[in-house]
Amino acid sequence: MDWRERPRCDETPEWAALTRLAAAQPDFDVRAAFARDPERFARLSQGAPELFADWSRSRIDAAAEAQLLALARACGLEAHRDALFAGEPVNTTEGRAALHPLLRAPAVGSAIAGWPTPALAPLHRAVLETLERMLAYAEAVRADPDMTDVVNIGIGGSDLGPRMAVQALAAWGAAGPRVHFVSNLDGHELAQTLAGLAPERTLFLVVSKTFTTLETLTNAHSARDWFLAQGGRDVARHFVGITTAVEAARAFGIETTFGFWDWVGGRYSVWSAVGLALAIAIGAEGFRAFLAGAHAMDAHFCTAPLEANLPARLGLLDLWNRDVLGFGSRCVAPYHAGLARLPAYLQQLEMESNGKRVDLRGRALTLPTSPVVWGEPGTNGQHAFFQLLHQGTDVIPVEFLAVARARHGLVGHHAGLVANALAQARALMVGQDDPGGHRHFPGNRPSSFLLLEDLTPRSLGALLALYEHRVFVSGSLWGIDSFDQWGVELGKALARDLTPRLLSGDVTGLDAATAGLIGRLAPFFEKK
Ligand SMILES: O=P(O)(O)OC[C@H]1O[C@](O)(CO)[C@@H](O)[C@@H]1O
Repeated sequence: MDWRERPRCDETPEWAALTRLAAAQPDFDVRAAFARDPERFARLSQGAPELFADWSRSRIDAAAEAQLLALARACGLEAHRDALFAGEPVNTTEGRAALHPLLRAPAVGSAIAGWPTPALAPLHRAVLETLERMLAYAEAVRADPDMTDVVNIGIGGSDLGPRMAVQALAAWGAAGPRVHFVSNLDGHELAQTLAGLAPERTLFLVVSKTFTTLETLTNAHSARDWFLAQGGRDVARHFVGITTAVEAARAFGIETTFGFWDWVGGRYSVWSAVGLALAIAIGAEGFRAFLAGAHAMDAHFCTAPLEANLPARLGLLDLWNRDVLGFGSRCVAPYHAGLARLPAYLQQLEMESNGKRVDLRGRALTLPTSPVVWGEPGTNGQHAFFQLLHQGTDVIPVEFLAVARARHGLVGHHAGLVANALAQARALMVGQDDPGGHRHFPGNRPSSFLLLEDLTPRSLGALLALYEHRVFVSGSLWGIDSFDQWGVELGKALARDLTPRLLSGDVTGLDAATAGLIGRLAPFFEKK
């Protein structure tokens, strides 16, 4: 099937069959399903590179999954996946490829036979050249005793990936400089970060795909002003640019730049030079392992039959939860303090990719798309919102994530931590009877469980690639463009209009609510 001619999932007979299947068991109970089928855990779980996933506590059974797989085939998922890897312009609204897997394709020994294709060879060479230059630079920074602090200035995809990964892989960063992240337009964040730094010992990474993003440019200018005001002398040595707009970075005064390409979406860019902060934190070898883990997952996604293909199976589960069962949100609960920023990273990955209301042809969708993704690390979340997950009126699938091995030497923590993840998933499912009501847990609350043996650069790479492909799978069946983000533009344009109005107090033509608030705020912003 030509990937451009694929039907939307709700246009297929397989979709109608799927909804009939769901309608036939309106009161599906996971506990009863386990009792009926002793093989349920084995059927609804599988291994993949670097991790194991179990979704047997979801409100799905093997028959529904088989129908979802038939739906995926009817929707040309495999053709679409192959088009993604071939560099076809799958980002149709911007006329671009989405070739982030190429960023982790090794120089030799690709695990995907015949890929990268000869047509991709020039791009692959450019990727490898930049990678080598960036890793050599990262090692030089790590070896420079005078460079004690690195500040990554970027936002969205130019912040969330490296920020999350640096924190997750802190155990690998001991020998490198301290790495800080500044993203917010709120000057408090930059001011607090700069307060503890010395200009001559600080390296600023200005990371922006477009080099036009208001937050990043404002922070970069303020950082440069601070650097010069503090007696810093060599801007060229202390400011590095990571961007597809190398000329704009030069105009800012940056000499050292690392480029990437318009076919790398911001939220898919941690594998490119956008990951420089991570490479500085964990070193070249660690960064190569991070890429290798992602490549192993790419190979799995490309080659495993759909029945044993984890990104496909989880992406289809997501579709089932959202569109058949109507769950509007998913909680992500990583039981590892290092993964505290994973929910925020996944929010951008999933909600910016699949929070869409029209299909590739611009027609309004009839099915709901991305759920709201949110979460906190365990066990913290247990003492905040798990009350609602267990006893609230909404049913919210929870995705638990646990790591078998701990990298600290403290006794009495890790077994308890992992046991808590297991206990929460079990409590959600089994529930508890209480005729009095307040201690009643309905149970049958769905969850999935991702298990890593260890949190390493390689396993983190595989985990993130799993999520990327899983988001692609549900987006593909919805028939949307998972690689654009037009929904962020209107607010940016309106902010440009409102900024001078805060200073002038001019509310001409504004809606009454905005005008009323500006009336209250303007006195605080009057030009001094
Ligand atoms: O890297 P840039 O161009 O500064 O963009 C930052 C982020 O802004 C967005 O465009 C959304 O506003 C994201 O998609 C992107 O990751």
